[in-house]
Amino acid sequence: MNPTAPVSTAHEPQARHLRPVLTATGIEKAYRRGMWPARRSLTVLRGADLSLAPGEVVGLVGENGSGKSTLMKILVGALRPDAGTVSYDGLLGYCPQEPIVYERLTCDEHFELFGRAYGMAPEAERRARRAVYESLGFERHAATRADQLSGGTLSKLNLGLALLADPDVLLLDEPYAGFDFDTYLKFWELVGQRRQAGRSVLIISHFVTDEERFDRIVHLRDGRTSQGPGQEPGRGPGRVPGPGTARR
Ligand SMILES: Nc1ncnc2c1ncn2[C@@H]1O[C@H](COP(=O)(O)OP(=O)(O)OP(=O)(O)O)[C@@H](O)[C@H]1O
Repeated sequence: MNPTAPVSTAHEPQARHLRPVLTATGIEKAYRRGMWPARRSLTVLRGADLSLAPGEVVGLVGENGSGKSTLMKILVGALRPDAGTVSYDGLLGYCPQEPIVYERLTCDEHFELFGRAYGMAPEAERRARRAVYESLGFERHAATRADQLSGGTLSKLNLGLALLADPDVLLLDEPYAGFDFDTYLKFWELVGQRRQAGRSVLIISHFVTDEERFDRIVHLRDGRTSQGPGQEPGRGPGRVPGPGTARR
C-alpha cells in the first residue's frame, strides 16, 4: 500500500468516478480603480482553476485580499471574468459574505420570495423552510424583520436562503462568521448531510482548525489556485467529523 495515498472511505469511490458538477478554468480578473488619468488596474486572478466533484466538501483558503470572494462571485455568475470559463450542472446556491436581504421583510417573507424565485411549489417551499429553521435553530425569528435580526441570525437567514432549494452546489463565503459555537456545530452537521446526499459544497474559510473538516483544500495565492499535497478533485478523505470531534 502506498503510504502517501489518501485514505479510502465509503465516500471516495463515488466522488472519484463522477464527473465534476462545477469546473472553472483559467479564470482571470482585474479591477479597474480610479478615474483617468489616475486610472489603475489591480490584477486579482491570473488563471485560477477549480473543480468540484459530486459530494465533495472543499475549502477555499488564502490571505486576506487574495481574491477568494472574487473567484466565488465569478463562479456564481455575479461577476464577469476577464478570461476563463465556468461550467456547472444543476442548481447553485450562494451565500455571499455580506448578507443581501430586504430589511423590511421578515424571515418567512424572505423564504417565500426566494421560493418563488427558485420556482418552488408553495408546499415544497414551506417544507424546506421548516427544515432550514430546524437545522439552524431560528424558527422563533420567523416573523422578525431582517433589520431587527442580530448579526448571527442574519447569517442564518443568509445561509438558509442559499439552502432553500436544495442546490446541487452550495458556495459559501465565510458563512459562519457570526455563529455561536452550537450553530457552528449544526452548520457542519448540515454540511455532512449534504455530502451524504451527493451535494457539493465550496466554503471560503479562515479557520485553520476547519481544515480537517474538508475533503480537499484549494489555496489561492498570487491569483492562482493550488491543491494541498496529494490532493486532487474527488480524491479527498471524505471527513466531516461529527459534533463530538469539533474543534475551534
Ligand atoms: N469591486 C471592487 N473594485 C475594486 N477592487 C476590488 C473590488 N472587490 C475587491 N477588490 C479588491 O480585490 C482584491 C481581492 O478581494 P477579495 O474580496 O476577492 O479577496 P478575499 O480573498 O475574499 O479577501 P478577504 O479574505 O479579506 O475576504 C482586494 O485587494 C480587494 O480590495
